[in-house]
Amino acid sequence: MKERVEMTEGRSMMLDAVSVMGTETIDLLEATGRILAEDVFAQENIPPFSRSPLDGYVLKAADIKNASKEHPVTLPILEEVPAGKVATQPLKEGTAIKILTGAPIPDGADLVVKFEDTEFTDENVTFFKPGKSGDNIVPVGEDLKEGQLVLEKGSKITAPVRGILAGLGKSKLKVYKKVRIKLISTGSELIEIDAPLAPGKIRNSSVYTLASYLSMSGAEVTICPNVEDTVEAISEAVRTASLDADVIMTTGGVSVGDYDHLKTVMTQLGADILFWKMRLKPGGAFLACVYKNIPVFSLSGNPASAAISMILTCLPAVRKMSGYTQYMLPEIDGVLESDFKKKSPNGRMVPGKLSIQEGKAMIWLSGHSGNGMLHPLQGCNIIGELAPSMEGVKAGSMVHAYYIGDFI
Ligand SMILES: Nc1nc2c(c(=O)[nH]1)N[C@H]1C(S)=C(S)[C@@H](COP(=O)(O)OP(=O)(O)OC[C@H]3O[C@@H](n4cnc5c(N)ncnc54)[C@H](O)[C@@H]3O)O[C@H]1N2
Ligand code: MOO
Repeated sequence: MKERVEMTEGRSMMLDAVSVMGTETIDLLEATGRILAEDVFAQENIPPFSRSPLDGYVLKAADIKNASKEHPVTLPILEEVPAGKVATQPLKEGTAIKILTGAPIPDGADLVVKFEDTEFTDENVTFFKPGKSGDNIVPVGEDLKEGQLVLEKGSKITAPVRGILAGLGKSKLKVYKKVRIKLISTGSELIEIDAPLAPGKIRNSSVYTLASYLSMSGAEVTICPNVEDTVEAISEAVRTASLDADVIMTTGGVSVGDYDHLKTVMTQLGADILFWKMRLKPGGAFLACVYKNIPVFSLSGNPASAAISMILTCLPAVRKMSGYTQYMLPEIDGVLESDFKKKSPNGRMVPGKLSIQEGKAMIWLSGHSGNGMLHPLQGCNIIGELAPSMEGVKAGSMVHAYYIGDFI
């Protein structure tokens, strides 16, 4: 078993230990946030016919090439074509057809002139200037051409993607199954959120944060009942969770204390232990295993440590399982807005906020964060990575960060 691995090495081992979920076919109506498990090609043009973007008259440009204020050209109106109808005949030279927005361009026509630029009666329409062939005509396939690759496997179904698929008539989609995650908190000091506080007890807050980050990433998360700090109780909880989970996450009990049982439990259960502890602050207390082919990630009990290590290492693994092709967190360098005074002899991950100011990526870091404190994470869209330093970091220095804005 490896011990005290770098965060990047631990993350790689976890990524190697997971595989992409199977697929299922679902209705487009339920597809928001899911990940496509197939390439989607346009099986037809969008729009399927060339159409008018305006209310006006459609004609042959050649018929009004000499039109002017002094010498207007008047043409008879053959018929009217509203959206949803087609002209009953091709456009004849020397005539015009009244056309409404969205209606198909009749054969033989090559110019649309909007109402406001004409004068008209029920029978005739008069033009006062020439127009170019092709003006105000939306070509067939302007948005998507038949046969074109529209969406790649691994794309997230977002608002515009759902509209595109609807436009293509794709009512059923092949997507990756959701990753079922069982979250088990361990700790005899933990009470449920609606129970009154008692001496030495605290509320089980950590799993709620973790569950939200994970479900915002598309996973189906179940918060299991809290487990007492005993080997038997934790073993039983892990065994039960393994019956219907794709990933198990636990919190607490991964350090070196007398009640830190996770390593013992997972060893006794015969799990393959990938590593114990990372060089990561906060969140270094961590155990990664595979039990009955299910990845089991055991996080620190401290709420911020658990959240930060989960975001940096488990989220990419869960995203890989979910079918994302871009499963790693985006990384960015920005300029530190104000001094970060706390010294970090071993380097440190700090929640913060990224903003764009005068075209520059600026980073603000919470100066008041700690392993057990969740509130500094509130509103944060990055986790800043500070190199080891005894003096803190000065405003204006470049800081590396992991972007988590998609999950807040
Ligand atoms: N001798 C040493 N002691 C500790 C070390 C060490 O290296 N040597 N590391 C410290 C660090 S850093 C961390 S992090 C913790 C990790 O300990 P555990 O993962 O075993 O976590 P617990 O002891 O169970 O809990 C830590 C802390 O968090 C509170 N907690 C636990 N679960 C929850 C929850 N679901 N919601 C809210 N709060 C929770 C718990 O009450 C403790 O206060 O070990 C240090 N010790
Ligand atoms: O090891 Mo603790 O997990 O740094 O906060």
